Amino acid sequence: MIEPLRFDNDALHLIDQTKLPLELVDLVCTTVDQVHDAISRLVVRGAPAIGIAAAYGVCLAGNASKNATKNASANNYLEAIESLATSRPTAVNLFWALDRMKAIVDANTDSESLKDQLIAEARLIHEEDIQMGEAIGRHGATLLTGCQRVLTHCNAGGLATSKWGTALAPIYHLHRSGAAIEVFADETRPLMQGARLTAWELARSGVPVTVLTDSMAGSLLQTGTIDAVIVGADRIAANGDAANKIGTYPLAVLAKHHQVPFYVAAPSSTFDFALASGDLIPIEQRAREEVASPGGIKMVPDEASVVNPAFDVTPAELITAIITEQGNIDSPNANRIAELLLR
Ligand SMILES: CSC[C@@H](O)[C@@H](O)C(=O)COP(=O)(O)O
Repeated sequence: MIEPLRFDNDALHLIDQTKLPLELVDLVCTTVDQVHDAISRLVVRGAPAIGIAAAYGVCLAGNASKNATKNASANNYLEAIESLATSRPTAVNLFWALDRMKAIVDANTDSESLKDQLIAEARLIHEEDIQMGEAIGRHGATLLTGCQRVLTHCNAGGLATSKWGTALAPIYHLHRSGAAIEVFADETRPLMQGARLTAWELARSGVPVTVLTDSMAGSLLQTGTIDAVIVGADRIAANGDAANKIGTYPLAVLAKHHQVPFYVAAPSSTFDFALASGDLIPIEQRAREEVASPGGIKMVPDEASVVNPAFDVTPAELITAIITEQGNIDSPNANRIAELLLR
């Protein structure tokens, strides 16, 4: 399995996802600013992976404060946390991970060991994510058993997490157990995470994968080609409304229309219980060039405006079940979610 992040010798090694599938190369970050830039540019992306990268990024502030006094050192870490919180707005895993790192700084009484404590916490966040992905795989497999052709959007696989992924975790689980399962991957405009990343990591693992343009999904659902749709999430509100890569919401509408189950897979770190519903989720707006000049090739005249919201929100009523590491939530609503995750 692909492991997109590694922290070694005071450096964060990231698979540079902007270069895939043409090149498999690492970007090595030794400063907080480099991690901020890597998250903003989608070198590392996917909600859980962003949180893990940010947690390690905080530790890099220690590189600049080796001989600092206790307060100066704590301040460096707090500044790093504040800065990394501005790297991307939608995936709540980023803020969840940074809150955990801040709790370590706030509780610190021993400046000598602060950096070690922070590294230990970042490693724990990383390890927990591997375990959550494995559990999501097991729970999701119970829903996908018997589904041979599964459609997904964007990349919610190993590259977007620490190892197993969220939406792809049940697929890896079933594939490893010998089930005949194949994936239809939306290319996912404008940044092509489905074509570049999902197709790459599935093919690498021997899972049959077929890429389609986003606009082809409706036709495949209409002709009965797809048995289930499964996607990840960047933030899920308390009532189950789920923000995910732009293009997810129309897929959910299509799936409902054609009575195909629509699953959202996400760890508990993706739930934001402070937000009652999905309309409160902040949606990242990205640069014009991503739409107007994909791959640097101009496609849109200068006179035309462009919209580029990176995410949309799927209402809970369109979601058949949310798959978490703690179990599956059928027909999700605020009560059912709280019953499983806040007990
Ligand atoms: C396990 S990742 C789930 C989501 O983070 C994923 O589907 C997604 O929307 C990623 O968007 P991206 O903009 O590539 O970070």
